[in-house]
Amino acid sequence: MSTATLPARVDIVDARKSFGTLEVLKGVNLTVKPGEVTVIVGPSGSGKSTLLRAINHLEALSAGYIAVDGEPVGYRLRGGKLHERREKDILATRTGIGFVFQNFNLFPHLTVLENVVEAPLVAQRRNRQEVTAKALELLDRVGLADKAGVYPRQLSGGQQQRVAIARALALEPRIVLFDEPTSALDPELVGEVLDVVRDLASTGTTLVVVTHEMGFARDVADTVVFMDQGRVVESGPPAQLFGNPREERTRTSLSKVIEPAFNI
Ligand SMILES: Nc1ncnc2c1ncn2[C@@H]1O[C@H](COP(=O)(O)OP(=O)(O)OP(=O)(O)O)[C@@H](O)[C@H]1O
Repeated sequence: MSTATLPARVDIVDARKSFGTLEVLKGVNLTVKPGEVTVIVGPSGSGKSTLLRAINHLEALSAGYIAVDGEPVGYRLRGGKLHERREKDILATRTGIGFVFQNFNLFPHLTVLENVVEAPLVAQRRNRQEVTAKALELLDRVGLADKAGVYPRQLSGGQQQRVAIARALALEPRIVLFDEPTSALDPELVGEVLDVVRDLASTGTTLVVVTHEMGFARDVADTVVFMDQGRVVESGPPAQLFGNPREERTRTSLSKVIEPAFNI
Protein backbone atom coordinates (compact mmCIF):
# COMPACT_ATOMS: atom_id res chain seq x y z
CA MET A 1 0.00 0.00 0.00
CA SER A 2 1.42 3.44 -0.88
CA THR A 3 1.72 6.03 1.86
CA ALA A 4 -0.92 8.11 0.02
CA THR A 5 -3.58 5.61 1.02
CA LEU A 6 -2.59 5.13 4.65
CA PRO A 7 -5.49 6.24 6.82
CA ALA A 8 -5.09 9.72 8.26
CA ARG A 9 -5.32 11.03 11.80
CA VAL A 10 -7.08 14.34 12.43
CA ASP A 11 -6.46 16.63 15.39
CA ILE A 12 -8.95 19.41 15.93
CA VAL A 13 -7.58 21.91 18.42
CA ASP A 14 -9.72 24.65 19.95
CA ALA A 15 -11.54 25.19 16.63
CA ARG A 16 -13.56 28.39 16.54
CA LYS A 17 -15.65 29.82 13.75
CA SER A 18 -17.93 32.84 13.57
CA PHE A 19 -20.09 34.09 10.74
CA GLY A 20 -20.40 37.78 11.59
CA THR A 21 -21.62 37.86 15.18
CA LEU A 22 -22.84 34.26 15.09
CA GLU A 23 -20.41 31.96 16.91
CA VAL A 24 -20.87 28.59 15.27
CA LEU A 25 -17.86 26.72 16.69
CA LYS A 26 -16.91 27.68 20.23
CA GLY A 27 -13.68 25.80 20.84
CA VAL A 28 -13.96 22.26 19.53
CA ASN A 29 -11.31 19.72 20.54
CA LEU A 30 -11.41 16.30 18.97
CA THR A 31 -9.05 13.60 17.71
CA VAL A 32 -10.04 11.31 14.89
CA LYS A 33 -7.90 8.18 15.00
CA PRO A 34 -6.50 6.62 11.82
CA GLY A 35 -8.72 3.96 10.31
CA GLU A 36 -11.63 4.71 12.61
CA VAL A 37 -15.17 5.76 11.78
CA THR A 38 -16.20 8.89 13.65
CA VAL A 39 -19.86 9.85 13.42
CA ILE A 40 -20.89 13.37 14.43
CA VAL A 41 -24.47 13.82 15.59
CA GLY A 42 -26.35 16.69 17.17
CA PRO A 43 -29.26 19.09 16.75
CA SER A 44 -29.68 21.21 13.66
CA GLY A 45 -27.44 24.27 13.72
CA SER A 46 -24.96 22.84 16.24
CA GLY A 47 -22.02 23.36 13.87
CA LYS A 48 -21.48 19.82 12.56
CA SER A 49 -21.23 20.70 8.86
CA THR A 50 -19.10 23.75 9.57
CA LEU A 51 -16.63 21.59 11.51
CA LEU A 52 -16.53 18.99 8.74
CA ARG A 53 -16.00 21.65 6.07
CA ALA A 54 -13.18 23.14 8.13
CA ILE A 55 -11.31 19.81 8.01
CA ASN A 56 -11.14 20.28 4.25
CA HIS A 57 -10.58 24.03 4.52
CA LEU A 58 -13.85 24.72 2.73
CA GLU A 59 -14.35 26.97 5.75
CA ALA A 60 -11.39 28.81 7.27
CA LEU A 61 -11.43 28.76 11.08
CA SER A 62 -11.56 32.05 12.99
CA ALA A 63 -9.17 30.59 15.59
CA GLY A 64 -7.60 27.27 16.55
CA TYR A 65 -6.46 24.76 13.97
CA ILE A 66 -7.07 21.37 12.43
CA ALA A 67 -4.16 19.11 11.56
CA VAL A 68 -4.31 16.13 9.23
CA ASP A 69 -1.41 13.81 10.02
CA GLY A 70 0.20 16.60 12.01
CA GLU A 71 -0.02 19.14 9.19
CA PRO A 72 -2.29 22.12 9.88
CA VAL A 73 -4.95 22.36 7.16
CA GLY A 74 -4.73 25.64 5.25
CA TYR A 75 -1.72 26.80 7.27
CA ARG A 76 1.98 26.15 7.56
CA LEU A 77 3.76 25.99 10.90
CA ARG A 78 6.90 28.12 10.76
CA GLY A 79 8.84 29.38 13.75
CA GLY A 80 6.06 28.19 16.07
CA LYS A 81 3.47 30.35 14.23
CA LEU A 82 0.71 29.50 11.75
CA HIS A 83 1.08 31.13 8.35
CA GLU A 84 -1.67 30.97 5.76
CA ARG A 85 -0.93 28.60 2.89
CA ARG A 86 -1.19 29.51 -0.74
CA GLU A 87 -4.31 28.34 -2.57
CA LYS A 88 -2.19 25.92 -4.63
CA ASP A 89 -0.95 24.17 -1.45
CA ILE A 90 -4.46 24.05 -0.03
CA LEU A 91 -5.69 22.30 -3.19
CA ALA A 92 -2.89 19.76 -2.85
CA THR A 93 -3.95 18.99 0.72
CA ARG A 94 -7.58 18.74 -0.35
CA THR A 95 -6.88 16.03 -2.89
CA GLY A 96 -5.85 13.75 -0.01
CA ILE A 97 -9.26 14.27 1.57
CA GLY A 98 -12.41 12.92 -0.04
CA PHE A 99 -15.59 14.91 0.54
CA VAL A 100 -19.10 13.64 -0.09
CA PHE A 101 -21.72 16.39 -0.07
CA GLN A 102 -25.37 16.25 0.88
CA ASN A 103 -26.45 17.14 -2.67
CA PHE A 104 -23.95 14.96 -4.55
CA ASN A 105 -22.40 17.93 -6.42
CA LEU A 106 -21.79 15.97 -9.61
CA PHE A 107 -20.99 17.83 -12.82
CA PRO A 108 -24.26 17.57 -14.82
CA HIS A 109 -22.56 17.91 -18.21
CA LEU A 110 -20.12 15.04 -17.58
CA THR A 111 -20.90 11.33 -17.72
CA VAL A 112 -20.61 9.19 -14.61
CA LEU A 113 -17.15 7.98 -15.64
CA GLU A 114 -16.01 11.51 -16.54
CA ASN A 115 -17.17 12.73 -13.12
CA VAL A 116 -15.07 10.08 -11.39
CA VAL A 117 -11.89 10.63 -13.42
CA GLU A 118 -12.02 14.46 -13.49
CA ALA A 119 -10.21 15.22 -10.22
CA PRO A 120 -7.46 12.57 -10.46
CA LEU A 121 -6.72 13.75 -14.02
CA VAL A 122 -6.88 17.50 -13.42
CA ALA A 123 -5.87 17.98 -9.78
CA GLN A 124 -3.53 15.02 -9.44
CA ARG A 125 -2.35 14.89 -13.08
CA ARG A 126 -2.37 11.13 -13.07
CA ASN A 127 -2.19 8.83 -16.06
CA ARG A 128 -5.54 8.60 -17.93
CA GLN A 129 -5.41 4.87 -18.52
CA GLU A 130 -4.60 4.06 -14.93
CA VAL A 131 -7.22 6.50 -13.61
CA THR A 132 -9.92 5.15 -15.95
CA ALA A 133 -9.21 1.54 -14.92
CA LYS A 134 -9.40 2.53 -11.25
CA ALA A 135 -12.63 4.51 -11.83
CA LEU A 136 -14.33 1.52 -13.49
CA GLU A 137 -13.25 -0.64 -10.56
CA LEU A 138 -14.75 1.87 -8.12
CA LEU A 139 -18.00 2.11 -10.08
CA ASP A 140 -18.22 -1.66 -9.92
CA ARG A 141 -17.63 -1.53 -6.17
CA VAL A 142 -20.52 0.89 -5.65
CA GLY A 143 -22.74 -1.25 -7.90
CA LEU A 144 -22.80 1.08 -10.91
CA ALA A 145 -20.52 -0.64 -13.43
CA ASP A 146 -23.26 -0.43 -16.06
CA LYS A 147 -23.81 3.32 -15.62
CA ALA A 148 -20.38 4.63 -16.64
CA GLY A 149 -21.65 6.26 -19.85
CA VAL A 150 -24.83 7.92 -18.55
CA TYR A 151 -25.35 11.44 -17.19
CA PRO A 152 -26.22 12.21 -13.55
CA ARG A 153 -29.78 13.34 -14.46
CA GLN A 154 -30.48 9.79 -15.67
CA LEU A 155 -29.77 8.38 -12.21
CA SER A 156 -31.71 8.21 -8.94
CA GLY A 157 -30.47 10.25 -5.98
CA GLY A 158 -29.06 7.12 -4.36
CA GLN A 159 -27.17 6.23 -7.53
CA GLN A 160 -25.86 9.80 -7.85
CA GLN A 161 -24.60 9.68 -4.29
CA ARG A 162 -22.85 6.38 -4.97
CA VAL A 163 -21.14 8.01 -7.96
CA ALA A 164 -20.10 10.85 -5.64
CA ILE A 165 -18.55 8.30 -3.27
CA ALA A 166 -16.69 6.62 -6.14
CA ARG A 167 -15.47 10.07 -7.20
CA ALA A 168 -14.17 10.80 -3.68
CA LEU A 169 -12.39 7.43 -3.58
CA ALA A 170 -10.77 7.99 -6.98
CA LEU A 171 -8.49 10.51 -5.29
CA GLU A 172 -7.13 7.66 -3.15
CA PRO A 173 -7.82 9.75 -0.08
CA ARG A 174 -6.38 9.19 3.37
CA ILE A 175 -9.70 10.22 4.84
CA VAL A 176 -13.24 10.61 3.55
CA LEU A 177 -15.66 13.17 4.98
CA PHE A 178 -19.42 12.69 4.55
CA ASP A 179 -21.74 15.63 5.10
CA GLU A 180 -25.22 14.20 5.68
CA PRO A 181 -24.84 11.87 2.70
CA THR A 182 -28.41 10.56 2.88
CA SER A 183 -30.42 13.60 3.92
CA ALA A 184 -31.35 14.58 0.35
CA LEU A 185 -32.54 11.06 -0.48
CA ASP A 186 -35.96 9.46 -0.50
CA PRO A 187 -36.16 7.07 2.47
CA GLU A 188 -36.08 3.95 0.29
CA LEU A 189 -32.70 5.03 -1.17
CA VAL A 190 -30.94 5.68 2.14
CA GLY A 191 -29.98 2.04 2.70
CA GLU A 192 -28.11 1.60 -0.58
CA VAL A 193 -25.86 4.58 0.19
CA LEU A 194 -25.26 3.58 3.81
CA ASP A 195 -24.31 0.07 2.64
CA VAL A 196 -21.55 1.61 0.49
CA VAL A 197 -20.32 3.66 3.46
CA ARG A 198 -20.42 0.52 5.64
CA ASP A 199 -18.36 -1.35 3.07
CA LEU A 200 -15.85 1.49 3.01
CA ALA A 201 -15.68 1.54 6.81
CA SER A 202 -14.69 -2.12 6.77
CA THR A 203 -11.61 -1.31 4.65
CA GLY A 204 -9.96 0.76 7.38
CA THR A 205 -10.13 4.19 5.70
CA THR A 206 -10.54 7.04 8.19
CA LEU A 207 -14.12 8.26 7.89
CA VAL A 208 -15.86 11.22 9.46
CA VAL A 209 -19.61 11.15 8.91
CA VAL A 210 -22.10 13.87 9.85
CA THR A 211 -25.53 12.27 9.89
CA HIS A 212 -28.94 12.08 11.50
CA GLU A 213 -29.02 8.30 10.84
CA MET A 214 -28.70 7.03 14.40
CA GLY A 215 -28.96 3.36 13.46
CA PHE A 216 -25.91 3.86 11.25
CA ALA A 217 -24.08 5.67 14.07
CA ARG A 218 -24.82 2.82 16.45
CA ASP A 219 -23.79 0.04 14.07
CA VAL A 220 -20.81 1.47 12.23
CA ALA A 221 -19.13 4.15 14.37
CA ASP A 222 -16.05 3.49 16.45
CA THR A 223 -16.66 6.87 18.06
CA VAL A 224 -19.84 8.95 18.22
CA VAL A 225 -19.43 12.68 18.83
CA PHE A 226 -22.41 14.59 20.18
CA MET A 227 -22.28 18.30 19.35
CA ASP A 228 -24.58 21.00 20.64
CA GLN A 229 -24.39 24.77 20.25
CA GLY A 230 -20.90 24.81 18.77
CA ARG A 231 -19.29 22.48 21.28
CA VAL A 232 -18.54 18.78 21.67
CA VAL A 233 -20.70 17.81 24.62
CA GLU A 234 -19.52 14.22 24.75
CA SER A 235 -17.79 11.61 22.62
CA GLY A 236 -17.24 7.90 23.02
CA PRO A 237 -18.25 4.46 21.75
CA PRO A 238 -21.86 4.18 20.50
CA ALA A 239 -22.89 1.98 23.44
CA GLN A 240 -21.92 4.78 25.82
CA LEU A 241 -23.48 7.69 23.90
CA PHE A 242 -26.77 5.93 23.19
CA GLY A 243 -26.97 3.62 26.19
CA ASN A 244 -25.27 5.34 29.08
CA PRO A 245 -24.27 8.94 28.31
CA ARG A 246 -22.29 10.90 30.88
CA GLU A 247 -23.96 14.23 30.12
CA GLU A 248 -27.60 15.05 30.73
CA ARG A 249 -27.69 17.08 27.50
CA THR A 250 -26.66 14.02 25.49
CA ARG A 251 -29.30 11.92 27.20
CA THR A 252 -32.05 14.48 26.58
CA SER A 253 -31.17 14.96 22.95
CA LEU A 254 -30.51 11.35 22.04
CA SER A 255 -33.29 9.88 24.20
CA LYS A 256 -35.70 10.21 21.28
CA VAL A 257 -33.52 7.85 19.29
CA ILE A 258 -32.17 5.57 22.01
CA GLU A 259 -35.26 3.36 22.01
CA PRO A 260 -35.52 2.93 18.23
CA ALA A 261 -31.75 2.49 17.98
CA PHE A 262 -31.61 -0.38 20.47
CA ASN A 263 -34.93 -2.07 20.03
CA ILE A 264 -34.80 -2.89 16.34
N1 LIG B 1 -21.68 30.47 5.26
C1 LIG B 1 -22.45 30.78 6.32
N2 LIG B 1 -22.79 32.05 6.57
C2 LIG B 1 -23.55 32.37 7.65
N3 LIG B 1 -24.02 31.47 8.53
C3 LIG B 1 -23.71 30.19 8.33
C4 LIG B 1 -22.91 29.77 7.21
N4 LIG B 1 -22.77 28.42 7.28
C5 LIG B 1 -23.45 28.02 8.37
N5 LIG B 1 -24.01 29.07 9.00
C6 LIG B 1 -24.81 29.02 10.24
O1 LIG B 1 -24.04 28.32 11.19
C7 LIG B 1 -24.89 27.54 12.03
C8 LIG B 1 -24.37 26.13 12.07
O2 LIG B 1 -24.54 25.55 10.79
P1 LIG B 1 -24.08 24.07 10.44
O3 LIG B 1 -24.56 23.80 9.04
O4 LIG B 1 -22.64 23.90 10.72
O5 LIG B 1 -24.92 23.23 11.48
P2 LIG B 1 -25.31 21.70 11.48
O6 LIG B 1 -25.12 21.21 12.86
O7 LIG B 1 -24.56 20.98 10.41
O8 LIG B 1 -26.86 21.75 11.14
P3 LIG B 1 -27.79 20.77 10.24
O9 LIG B 1 -27.89 19.47 10.99
O10 LIG B 1 -29.10 21.48 10.17
O11 LIG B 1 -27.12 20.64 8.91
C9 LIG B 1 -26.30 27.68 11.47
O12 LIG B 1 -26.96 28.64 12.26
C10 LIG B 1 -26.08 28.19 10.08
O13 LIG B 1 -27.15 29.00 9.65
